[in-house]
Amino acid sequence: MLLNVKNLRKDYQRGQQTFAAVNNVSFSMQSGDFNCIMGKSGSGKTTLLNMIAGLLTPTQGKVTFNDVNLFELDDQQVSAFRNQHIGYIPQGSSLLPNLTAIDNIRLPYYLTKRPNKSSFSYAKSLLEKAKVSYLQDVYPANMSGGEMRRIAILRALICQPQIIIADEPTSDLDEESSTDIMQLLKEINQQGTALLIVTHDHDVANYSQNILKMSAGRFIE
Ligand SMILES: Nc1ncnc2c1ncn2[C@@H]1O[C@H](COP(=O)(O)OP(=O)(O)OP(=O)(O)O)[C@@H](O)[C@H]1O
Repeated sequence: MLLNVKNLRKDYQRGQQTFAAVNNVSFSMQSGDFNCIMGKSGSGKTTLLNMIAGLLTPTQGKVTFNDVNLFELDDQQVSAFRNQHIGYIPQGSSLLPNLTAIDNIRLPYYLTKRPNKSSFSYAKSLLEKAKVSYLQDVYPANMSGGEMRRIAILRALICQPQIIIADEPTSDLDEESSTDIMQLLKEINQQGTALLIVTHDHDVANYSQNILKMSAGRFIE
């Protein structure tokens, strides 16, 4: 099993009350699966995604990738594991403003040691694949919202992860840019990379094989 999420829970404090932002969530994914998570604002989607990506420690439960339990690793090991196996695309703009598109894409490659390999030609081929070679030496300030999202997707791909996890990859984009982004993600999925996407958009969700609906921290039917 590529990803196994078991009885995952995250408690937060609001005033004197403790509440479960994510409450006993379980599901699994195989390589090549494409799942989408939908739900109202505040239903716990980002909290769930951040735990799955190893960015947030759960109050209870387990996340395993290929039988490696993320929360048995120390911080440094989790970062290295995420960098190698998980392509994470956070909400909003996440590019570094002082790096060009190609250097933004290559950045994760340098965060873990990879001797005897060059990322430049692979990053160039990703730009070509996404039909945005013209952005190679452009800084984020001079890109449109849709272009920045495409570069963030390519950055998530540079380490050839088995799964891409994306939090609202099409939010704030017009219909045409959303379609471009989803076409790119669909191609990535067809080449065998699993996708787990949070979205509010039914058109985006329709690209997936399986829609998981979330309400008040739980998956509902
Ligand atoms: N660090 C925190 N401390 C306390 N409460 C939090 C914290 N982070 C999130 N919450 C609360 O947890 C709940 C779930 O938040 P989360 O961001 O996961 O929702 P979401 O479904 O992703 O929402 P949206 O669609 O608006 O992004 C919300 O009620 C939120 O206020």
